[in-house]
Amino acid sequence: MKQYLDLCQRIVDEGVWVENERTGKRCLTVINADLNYNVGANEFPLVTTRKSYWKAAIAELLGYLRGYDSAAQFRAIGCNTWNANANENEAWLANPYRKGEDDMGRVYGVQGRRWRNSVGEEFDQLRKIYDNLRNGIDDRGEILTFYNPGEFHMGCLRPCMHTHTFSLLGGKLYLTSSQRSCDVPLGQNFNQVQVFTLLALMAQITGHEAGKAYHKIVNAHIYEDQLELMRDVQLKREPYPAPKLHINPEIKSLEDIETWVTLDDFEVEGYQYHESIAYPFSV
Ligand SMILES: Nc1nc(=O)c2c([nH]1)NC[C@@H]1CN(c3ccc(C(=O)N[C@@H](CCC(=O)O)C(=O)O)cc3)CN21
Ligand SMILES: O=c1ccn([C@H]2C[C@H](O)[C@@H](COP(=O)(O)O)O2)c(=O)[nH]1
Repeated sequence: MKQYLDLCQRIVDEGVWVENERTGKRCLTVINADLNYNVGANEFPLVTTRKSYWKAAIAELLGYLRGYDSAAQFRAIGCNTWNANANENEAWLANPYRKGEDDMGRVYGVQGRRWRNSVGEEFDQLRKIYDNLRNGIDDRGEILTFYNPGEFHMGCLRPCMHTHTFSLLGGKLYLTSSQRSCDVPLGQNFNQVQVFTLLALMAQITGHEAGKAYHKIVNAHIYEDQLELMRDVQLKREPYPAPKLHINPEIKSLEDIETWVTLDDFEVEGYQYHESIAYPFSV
């Protein structure tokens, strides 16, 4: 939690105003942030200085791992975060690749599970990583990337947290996650939950002990209409100790994640938090 608050404070103290054309808003911005989460010690990086909707963040991750491409699929598992980008983003509404209501196009999980090469063959990146890790193999390229510049025009948004690299070392599984753009008041709340949970889940289904997760962010920003709430409300609060995440031990394979896992299979123990803060969201 301290590293999250330090990042917020650093943006407030040292951030530079940048005009963002896509949203038409200014963002107070810093470049480069490194956050680490101790998954082995189960220090769940949940924001405690406001209520965090961690279940929606895990639902979003499950949708990515399943290769979902529709906001309706995300809603069905308890996540509303894609409604606006699928249905209210002007550029996407006018895009001929959009297949209709709720379609997100070839973003995130579609790339992770059905990446397409120049002759139309599909590649399941996650399945390859899972099979290797289960067999104790780290080929130094256990990379799950949602970043496909050739298909940006076929999706509603370029992926923000775009690449997850897994490593096996000394019997433990590690994760390095890379993010190009981060809405720190809203997105980061979700993203740090997702990085932690992705390593915990992958360790569990591949039969390894979890080590640490390293989260590398390039452009970290606060939108102008979020600044006052962050500076004058959230940053004035004292954080509580980190809670713990419990994952149903019956989840034992990638097929389990694909078929029956729900939010009921995740529980948080000891979550103490301050009152919620409704930050404005920019489409
Ligand atoms: N501007 C922007 N920021 C983001 O963080 C973001 C995007 N766009 N577009 C794509 C996804 C969608 N994400 C989102 C979208 C909405 C919330 C949000 O409204 N969170 C609220 C309530 C969550 C709930 O009730 O489930 C929050 O208080 O955290 C968070 C992340 C993250 N990403
Ligand atoms: O997982 C996510 C997804 C999105 N975001 C934020 C970061 C930016 O504020 C917007 C995306 O806008 P771009 O113009 O494509 O950078 O969404 C996030 O923080 N986390």
